[in-house]
Amino acid sequence: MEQILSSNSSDSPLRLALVAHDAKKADLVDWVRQNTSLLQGADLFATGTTGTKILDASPQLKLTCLKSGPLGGDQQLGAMICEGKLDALFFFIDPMSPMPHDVDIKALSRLAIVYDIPCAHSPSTANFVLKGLFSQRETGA
Ligand SMILES: O=C(CO)COP(=O)(O)O
Repeated sequence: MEQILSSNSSDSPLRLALVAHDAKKADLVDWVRQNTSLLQGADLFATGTTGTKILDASPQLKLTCLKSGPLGGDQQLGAMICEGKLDALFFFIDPMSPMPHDVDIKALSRLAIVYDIPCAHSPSTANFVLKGLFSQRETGA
């Protein structure tokens, strides 16, 4: 957490959170691989298991692994949102399985809405959000 930037401006790297439930981890790892050229310009933060899998597949990325989701990683990301330390959340949720840390998942999703940061729950939405963020940077909009 010490590496987290306290503020962001258009010339500093985007700060992006990457999270996926077990059934969706392969989708997120694939999506990251497909978008490596954009993502390697960002500061990435991920819950523990998700981050480890992403780094196995894409070791060139600048990614900080937090705690595993069920052990508090979702809450760490929520705290970062509250503190203005994340620019977007890419959270591939498994809609078919009950989760022991459901309250943490809801809290993280809720804070993304409260603080109005862009949030994507699937690859197609993630494509729009990522391209939108980078084009906003380019145009200064
Ligand atoms: O459970 C998660 C998000 O709710 C993800 O946590 P892991 O990346 O540690 O599996």
